[in-house]
Amino acid sequence: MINKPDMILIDVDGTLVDSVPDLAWCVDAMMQQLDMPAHGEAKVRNWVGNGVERLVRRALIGQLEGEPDAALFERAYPIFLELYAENTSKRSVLYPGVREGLDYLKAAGYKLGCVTNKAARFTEPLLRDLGVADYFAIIVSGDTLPQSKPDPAPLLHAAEFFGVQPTHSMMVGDSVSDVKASRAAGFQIVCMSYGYNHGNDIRDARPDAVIDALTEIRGLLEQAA
Ligand SMILES: O=C(O)COP(=O)(O)O
Ligand SMILES: [Mg+2]
Repeated sequence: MINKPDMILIDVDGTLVDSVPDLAWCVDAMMQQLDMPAHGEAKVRNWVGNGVERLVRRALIGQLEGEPDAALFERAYPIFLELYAENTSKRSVLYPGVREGLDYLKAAGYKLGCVTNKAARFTEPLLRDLGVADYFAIIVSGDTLPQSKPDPAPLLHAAEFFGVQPTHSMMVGDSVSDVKASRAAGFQIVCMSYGYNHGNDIRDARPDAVIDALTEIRGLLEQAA
């Protein structure tokens, strides 16, 4: 059972935005510049969610866990950053129902914030280019604070900004990091079924609810206590 929150914080990659087409394009362009084999979108999809630095490390070793050679990473990371700065929103799109869902939440008077592990220099242009930046009174990016999700600090930072208690707060996300951060912060957590969760079903992380489109949040909130 969901309790009606005063504030809702929403994740970016895999929740608002299907950003993998740009991220995978940049990963493969970087791999090509390094004379290494390309990975393609399906693999990159499983590596998104812990920030671009971690994504580059995963691409260099071709798997989720582990560390690349330090010198190779030092060469690769600036290449990726330059590519992604030019390709933040060229191929990325809002998921179906996102704009309608945000319009509903805004009209219903919820305090809205955005909490992502994406670095601020990419989050802000991406949300602006897709026309959704203005829904959010605060955007907490992966490098806004020393800690990022699954740490609860970015969520608590936004709650403090709005002067809202965690017990009156909800996070909407797509990955186990969103669930862990929400549980640690004392927030409710609703997850999207379609997002990126390293290839695992998000239901296994036991969020409070799972929805197939942001428009479905209306039904959840209108039934809430
Ligand atoms: O991996 C990233 O860059 C960001 O992922 P998030 O928006 O799902 O937190
Ligand atoms: Mg996400």
